[in-house]
Amino acid sequence: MPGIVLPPFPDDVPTQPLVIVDYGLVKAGDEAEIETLWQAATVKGFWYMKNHGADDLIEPMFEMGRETMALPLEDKMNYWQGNSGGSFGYKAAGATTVDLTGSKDNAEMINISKDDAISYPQKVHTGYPEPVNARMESTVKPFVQACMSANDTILEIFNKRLGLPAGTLARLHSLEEPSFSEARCIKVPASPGSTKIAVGAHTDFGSLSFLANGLGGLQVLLPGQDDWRYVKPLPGHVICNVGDALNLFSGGILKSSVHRVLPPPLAQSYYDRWSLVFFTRPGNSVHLKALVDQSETIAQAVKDAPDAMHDANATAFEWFQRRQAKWRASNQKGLEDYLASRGTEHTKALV
Ligand SMILES: O=C(O)CCC(=O)C(=O)O
Ligand SMILES: [Fe+2]
Repeated sequence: MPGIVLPPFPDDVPTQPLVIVDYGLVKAGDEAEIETLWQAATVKGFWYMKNHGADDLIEPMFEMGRETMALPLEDKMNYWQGNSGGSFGYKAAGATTVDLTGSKDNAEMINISKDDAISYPQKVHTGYPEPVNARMESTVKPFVQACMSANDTILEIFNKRLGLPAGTLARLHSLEEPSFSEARCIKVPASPGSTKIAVGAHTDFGSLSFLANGLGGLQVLLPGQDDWRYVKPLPGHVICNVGDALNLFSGGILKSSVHRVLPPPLAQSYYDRWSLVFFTRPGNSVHLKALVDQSETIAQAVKDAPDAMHDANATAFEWFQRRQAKWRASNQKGLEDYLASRGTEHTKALV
């Protein structure tokens, strides 16, 4: 919030260092920087990114989020996402579970479809509260475009490194096809001293996520690790990660790592936590499976990891809807439903 000096991220909590990727260099074709990005995406699946082109739009996006969340609950519920697998619109706190015992989340979210933002004022999927509409053209659409532009460049780099024919990943994430790609603003209310999970452990459903947050709280459980570590927010940097769709397309070469959100640590827990994400997801009709027929590298990766999931047996639309619906507390009748909300993550991360 402008004018408020937030306490710094503490230096005595377990923290996961991540490399910083300079998007400006990546875009300019700097081979050393592209190698840094590739290493980050194929080992940890998470990295910081600077010079990404969306900096000036982040604070206006948070303003949109603050004005939206300040509306009375009944007004926000007019834009409720529903419980059948949709995600555009408003999600009230407590709609999802955060662990196997069925504890509820405490994160409020407003999700705005890239299709609705790009086509505004024409509605493709749904309508939004007035603070979103008021900023759709000045803020939301340019934010979505800046994030898509950065993520498209990254997809092109991964396409080349994976040995795929030119334009393959671009076609699977075509702007023309409707998708679940969306911008999200999240509020986790101040909860002094609490360590109760705010957003449960998950891997992201789609391909690439682009995250801005001012206070800590994001934790990762990276491949080969068995302890949760905070990711320290760095001013002027976003946190990027690979999601399940890219993990599947690449035969597991690109890592979709497990993460969750706790209240901000220690002194930071006295403040509301705001975060902002853009999710790039494949077109709705795209089949989520390893692209073995189009790349020797991917075919080999699949042969080398016979036990991993290489075909979701679902389109991007079906995969997203199923996971989203099963994550809803009201749809979970037991462990089987909870498990159906999971993605490519290892079972150790379920609790
Ligand atoms: O708020 C955050 O830091 C992360 C949110 C997240 O993981 C998500 O919305 O998928
Ligand atoms: Fe996430």
